[in-house]
Amino acid sequence: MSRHSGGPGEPQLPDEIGPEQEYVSMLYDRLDRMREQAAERLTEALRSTGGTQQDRSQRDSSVRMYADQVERFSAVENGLAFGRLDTDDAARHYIGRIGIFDTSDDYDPLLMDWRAPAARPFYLATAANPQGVRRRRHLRTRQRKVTGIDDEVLDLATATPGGHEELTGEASLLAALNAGRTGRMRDIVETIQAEQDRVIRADLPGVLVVQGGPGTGKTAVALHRAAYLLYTHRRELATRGVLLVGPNATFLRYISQVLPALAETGVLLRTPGDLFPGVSARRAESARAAAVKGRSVMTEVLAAAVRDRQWVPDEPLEIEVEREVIRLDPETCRQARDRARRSGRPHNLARPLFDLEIVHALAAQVAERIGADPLGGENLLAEADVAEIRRELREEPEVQAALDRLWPVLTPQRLLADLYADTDRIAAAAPQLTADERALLHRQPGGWTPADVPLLDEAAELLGEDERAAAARVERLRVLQREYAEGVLEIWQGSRSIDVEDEDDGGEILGVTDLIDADRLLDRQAEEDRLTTAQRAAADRKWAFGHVIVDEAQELSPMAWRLLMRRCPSRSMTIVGDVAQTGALAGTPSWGDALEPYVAQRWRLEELTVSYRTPAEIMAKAAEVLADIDPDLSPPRSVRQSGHPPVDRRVSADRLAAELVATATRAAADLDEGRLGIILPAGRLTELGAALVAELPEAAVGDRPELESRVVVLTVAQAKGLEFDSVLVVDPDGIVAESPRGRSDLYVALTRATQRLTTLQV
Ligand SMILES: Nc1ncnc2c1ncn2[C@@H]1O[C@H](COP(=O)(O)OP(=O)(O)OP(=O)(O)O)[C@@H](O)[C@H]1O
Repeated sequence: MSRHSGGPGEPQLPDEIGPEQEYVSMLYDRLDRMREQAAERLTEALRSTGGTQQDRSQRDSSVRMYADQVERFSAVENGLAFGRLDTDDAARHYIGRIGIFDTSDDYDPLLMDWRAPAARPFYLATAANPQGVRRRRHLRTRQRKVTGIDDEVLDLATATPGGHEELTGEASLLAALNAGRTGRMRDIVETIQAEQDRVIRADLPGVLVVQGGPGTGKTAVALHRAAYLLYTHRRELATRGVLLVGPNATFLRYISQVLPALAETGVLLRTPGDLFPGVSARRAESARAAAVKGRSVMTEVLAAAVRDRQWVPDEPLEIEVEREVIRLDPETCRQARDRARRSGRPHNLARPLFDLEIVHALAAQVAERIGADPLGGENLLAEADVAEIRRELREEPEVQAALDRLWPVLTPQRLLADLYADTDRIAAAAPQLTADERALLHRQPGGWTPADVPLLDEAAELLGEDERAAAARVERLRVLQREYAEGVLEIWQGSRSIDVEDEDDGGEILGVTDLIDADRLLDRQAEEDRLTTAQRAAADRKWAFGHVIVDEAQELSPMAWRLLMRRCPSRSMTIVGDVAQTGALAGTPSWGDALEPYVAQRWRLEELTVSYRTPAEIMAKAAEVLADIDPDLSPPRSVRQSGHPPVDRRVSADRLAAELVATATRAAADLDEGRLGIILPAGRLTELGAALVAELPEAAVGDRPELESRVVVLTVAQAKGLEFDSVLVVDPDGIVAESPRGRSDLYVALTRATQRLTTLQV
């Protein structure tokens, strides 16, 4: 394979740039026209009003479609076209971020979407297997200007000796890898490598695990796979949506620009702490507490905690009804509880059965008393009378209060908060935990931690939601809309009181204003229609996604896996991670162990073997730590050298803060462009972070440090998945000592740099 490069300082191909510029400018003109047209249609759709319900819903989908188009066409402004394939049959195909067709010439493709099957040779063709490609050209552009060209002629006869035959578009790839980092991840659509392409374009169904060492492009691949799947399987995935789970909010901000740049808006990005609608888990807790909550034994603990709320008193309960005292004896309660349990329904949904049993028993008592025949004959009350007694008893506040004590309707939040707050409840629910482990669960209310979220989800399953009530609510809204359309509302106008159907199923009772304010209802419905799939999915705990992608998946606890599997009943998943980097104590050191309960052996493994981030000099140092973690693991091969061997500095403990500030100041000054990351033991973040900020005010530190700052101070957990041009690892032994998974943490810390690494050893 021979290469021409148009990099700075190298002989350019000036006569080639002119024609390319012309073509690229033509593409931008088309893009402008497409965007204008979409904007005009959007304005039109927004302006038109009235019509039937069908017209309105048609209009709403037009609004959504044109708004999407405007957004997509704007998103691809940078790097619209980045490649060209010249094939053996003398044809040329331009490759870019979206497809553009010649509407005046039989829809001839002017620009091919990178995800189209015909674009694939751009990523896969090699001199040994050219796939009909004669030449692959990378176009470098800045804004709308073509600034350079890299050519590869796929011809074994002219292959450069010593060239990396396995790399696609080597010059462009190395330019991308050596560029300064900005604090936001960029897409890699121009230089996807063959092993990555295979993962990105893997089939949709089934569970695909992508194992790869640091910097092998797992995150990049996960994001591009999401974009590829939405393009290729749009019909299946547009309605169900794609969920992408990343480890924390800082990481999600780091990757947030990639999908929009690939013109995709249909992916819901979430941390595991955000997967229970209505809860945003930001409270901190110890790694050990999180580890206990992550264990699968918590399913038993929660089930026991629910059973514990189904109370049988030791003494009879006295209930006063109309100045008479009825006694509810423990045995009756026990029988009612057992029957309700035997129904197999979730706790809240079994409550009506429990009520029935108790009210029957109470009514029998009352009937016995008031219907007793003074002459000693049979009870004088008819069945209808007893039914009336039951109805009345059911409405008695004292009876209701007793039922609420015996079998309270619970929300997941209530169940968990009550459990954590009470050591007796914990002891009753979790006899299989040690006293220390139980102590870790005990805490007062005040926000949720990420490890609580899978437990809330589990509790929601055990408690059950009254779906009949929700369905009735939706149905009523629908009926109201129809009635509105038929003008029935006019009859209701004014202050007439309205008979509202009495619901005894716990459903929402509509108020007068709900009925007469149909305009507002319609607005609400229209809003619902306009919501994107991703937004609707985010608000619905029971949403079943069409595909779920998990990044840094090695960090998920068994309880978190349970939650995710509920969100993906089709088991169409891409699981991306590195078991050598597992830091969470409840995280997984083995994909087989994590997946076994859900798919047994039915998952496929792909491995990524080349590190694009970490230069060879730094990888050699990290490899020593990896050998300590597990001698059977081998580090990924680095694609390049940086020319900067890692620097180890030793300082005395009392000089650490001063030396750190001095080293960081020098490293920051050495940065050309790009970013410096300082990674330190979590226990020293506050103290050393303050010392750094005092001398280096540009340094960002905190719960969610701003990654676009030139200097960012982080713990290993925060640095997971991120990268910086230059990295300073502070007190590596301290990092190792902080956790049973300390070696993996150090491995993560050492592999964050794209250029330079310094360690400060105490
Ligand atoms: N084909 C490619 N072309 C250009 N850059 C690439 C390519 N593959 C990966 N990179 C770059 O390499 C760096 C590392 O990629 P990424 O963060 O996806 O790796 P990772 O495997 O998720 O790493 P970690 O295990 O540390 O989280 C990123 O800057 C990414 O843009």
